[in-house]
Amino acid sequence: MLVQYKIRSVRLMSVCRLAAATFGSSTKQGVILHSLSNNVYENLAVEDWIHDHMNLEEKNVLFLWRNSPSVVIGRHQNPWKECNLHLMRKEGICLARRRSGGGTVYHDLGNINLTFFTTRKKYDRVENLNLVIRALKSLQPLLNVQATPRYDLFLDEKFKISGTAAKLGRNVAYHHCTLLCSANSSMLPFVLQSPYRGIESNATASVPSLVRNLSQADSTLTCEAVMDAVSSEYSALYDNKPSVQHIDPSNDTLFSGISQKKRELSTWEWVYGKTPKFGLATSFQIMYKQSFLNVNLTMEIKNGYIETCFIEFPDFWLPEELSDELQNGLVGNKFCPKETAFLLSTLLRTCSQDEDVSTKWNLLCEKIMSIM
Ligand SMILES: Nc1ncnc2c1ncn2[C@@H]1O[C@H](COP(=O)(O)OC(=O)CCCC[C@@H]2CCSS2)[C@@H](O)[C@H]1O
Repeated sequence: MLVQYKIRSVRLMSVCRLAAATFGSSTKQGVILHSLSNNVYENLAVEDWIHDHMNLEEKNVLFLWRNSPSVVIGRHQNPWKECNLHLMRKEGICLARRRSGGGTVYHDLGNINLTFFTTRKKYDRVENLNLVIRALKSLQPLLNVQATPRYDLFLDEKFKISGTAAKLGRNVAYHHCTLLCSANSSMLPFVLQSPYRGIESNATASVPSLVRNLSQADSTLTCEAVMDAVSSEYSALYDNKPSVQHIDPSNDTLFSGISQKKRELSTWEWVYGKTPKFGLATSFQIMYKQSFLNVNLTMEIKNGYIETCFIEFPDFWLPEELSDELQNGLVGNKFCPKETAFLLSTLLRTCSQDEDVSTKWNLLCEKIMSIM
């Protein structure tokens, strides 16, 4: 088997080395990989890569990773419903869609992610969470941490410190969970509060909880200390006593094809376009020359693209052909403020030069973009 492996790809050999020559052995081995990257798309690509390429019949893998500020939504979620995209764009917080189901979580360098890879048969979330609890208790024996029936970890029975999700393949599986050590707790609730109204969708809804950082319970519970403790507990399960291997997910030589996986995970088509079809029925007011105008807007959005669009405002507020242009122009476009801004300014240029009309058009377009 080792010979076959060598022939298949010399590149893969480097990763094989990470696994400490586990091929050919009959006893199960353990591998601990620690990402050197804080890029959410690179780290999610590592998960994909391990899932697709590593032989989990012969070894279990624990992948440890942290991200720069990001919001990670579940595979079947609606980002407009789950988070404040305006605030995130303003603060430079990434949005990522993972391949596993479940709800939306906030990540930054104060949050650890742990991914447990096994065969589907050996997949066991309770065992993994118990390992995390043991690790935490090895650092602070008095810590009151418990797993819930949803596989969350709660501190003092009230505060969520960890959320779980999983991806089950035909033969392999992974369970990944977060662990809040010292995340930015003032940013988290604002980022996970959607300001967008009138969304009707069957997308998976998150289950919000009160959250807390472990460092609030005990200041010695830093990310580094917790990752070390989790690694020790994991290592203790295996005869080969795996040590932590630091990996660079941007290394396409080590992880053949990983940059393509990263590219795919960062595309608009994946992050926004995979949102389950949804409807939007909302209204807003525009102030123009000291009076308010009521606007009703209904849309259907499929694969992130506007499929139908109706905008109602009093007759004659805009020339009829322009309001038709607006509705028709939006259909077939991405539900995305950048593209919409470009489209609407182009439309205006071709339709009207009138200053009064331009002002009204711009006010209306600003409102339309604010719901995207
Ligand atoms: N980082 C983090 N950790 C724990 N809980 C969080 C976090 N961020 C937000 N929350 C809280 O969980 C709910 C959502 O709970 P909900 O149960 O809906 O979703 C989850 O827990 C999903 C966990 C996904 C874990 C993956 C592991 C690697 S990539 S992401 C949210 O509204 C907040 O109240």
